[in-house]
Amino acid sequence: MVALRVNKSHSEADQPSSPVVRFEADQPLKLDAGTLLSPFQVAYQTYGDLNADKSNAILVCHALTGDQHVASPNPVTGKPGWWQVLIGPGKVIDTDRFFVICANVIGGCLGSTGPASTDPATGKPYALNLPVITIRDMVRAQLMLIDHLGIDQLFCVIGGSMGGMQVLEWASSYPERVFSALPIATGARHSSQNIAFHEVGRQSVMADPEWLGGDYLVAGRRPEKGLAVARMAAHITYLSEAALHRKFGRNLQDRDRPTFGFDADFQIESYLRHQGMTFVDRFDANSYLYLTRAMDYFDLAADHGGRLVEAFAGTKTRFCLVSFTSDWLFPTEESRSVVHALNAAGASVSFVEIETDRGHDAFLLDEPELFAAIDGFLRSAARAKGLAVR
Ligand SMILES: CC(=O)SCCNC(=O)CCNC(=O)[C@H](O)C(C)(C)COP(=O)(O)OP(=O)(O)OC[C@H]1O[C@@H](n2cnc3c(N)ncnc32)[C@H](O)[C@@H]1OP(=O)(O)O
Ligand SMILES: N[C@@H](CCO)C(=O)O
Repeated sequence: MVALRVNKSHSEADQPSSPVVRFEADQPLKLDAGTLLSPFQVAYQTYGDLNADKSNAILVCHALTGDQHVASPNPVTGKPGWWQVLIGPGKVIDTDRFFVICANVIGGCLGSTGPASTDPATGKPYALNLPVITIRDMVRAQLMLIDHLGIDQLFCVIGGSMGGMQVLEWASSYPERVFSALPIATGARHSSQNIAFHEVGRQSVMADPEWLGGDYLVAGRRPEKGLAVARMAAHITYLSEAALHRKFGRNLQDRDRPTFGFDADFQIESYLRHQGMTFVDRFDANSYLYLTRAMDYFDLAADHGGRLVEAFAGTKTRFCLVSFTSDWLFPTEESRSVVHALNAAGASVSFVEIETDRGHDAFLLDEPELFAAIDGFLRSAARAKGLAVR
């Protein structure tokens, strides 16, 4: 690739800096892979105050490449938290009223145990010796954190994309611990097409000679080109054709005519290269393999004898699902099938499909209809729980 300049030399010390708060578990984490992970830790952030009866906690679950810095500047990128437009004092998720918790997932690379963490058996990074992690494993680790914080029932669990998968897993596995659930732009399983895109990304990472079978950290190397290409391909799936056309069309980048070469002639090429290059500065390649795999394995119906309704049998949790018309990664049909299962299970469920051309990543943007839906749902749930409503 001509202009994808990401081949800086890196070492383990270049990994993103540690977050402030960590939960060091005193029990091993039971993994779906059939082994125990021990020791393990969960890095997390909180915003606002937990009330006296611990009834105002909202757990935010992050997406594939997100992290715990949901409502405060990200220490790695220096940018605002990924939902800072939504969460904070006086905002839709009002930290003057709610206690917001966001934890880096197990398998991630911003402080929770993941493939870059030290394997106690070898004293070296786990790399591919870390057992494969599932969405249920992530949620089990979060449950231990919530127990540690002394919270019996979360007022709400909310998240988009892979975060939405965690929300569904929480509501299915621990219904009594979840008063309300807000899964956004997600589904109860990863589709064949989505697994296919992830496989392309993983193969791109593994084809990079710097990947070294996953052992790049001990060699002071990183498969940045492979990871950047993986991100470029994935990023296309987070947008929509209409938005790409609106933002870039066939416009050329800083030139009047094509170069008749393979530089980034088009704005869209330049944009994707930028997305790829900035991504490798904040993300670990092996974490990318593990987290995409976790999404691939997610299939809530399969976990319940092929019947999604069984995943929610007897639930008292109140649900609101949100999808976006231009999301072709998790099209509305995926949310609708969850809504059907919840209705069949007799659950309290509402559903909002938002008209937008911003694609899957619309959940990360300042999207007024999304914010209105979250606001309305939280108000109604707060009233039902007897919490003060603005
Ligand atoms: C979910 C979580 O938990 S957090 C993880 C999510 N974060 C991400 O996915 C980060 C990458 N994703 C994105 O940037 C997503 O598009 C969004 C939704 C988060 C942001 O969308 P938008 O605000 O519309 O930003 P947009 O997609 O236009 O990208 C802007 C960036 O592209 C750059 N850019 C825009 N046009 C061009 C171009 N022609 N050539 C090069 N770079 C360009 C901008 O300079 C800007 O760079 P910066 O982010 O380094 O400041
Ligand atoms: N763009 C977001 C959502 C992906 O599902 C991320 O990278 O986490």
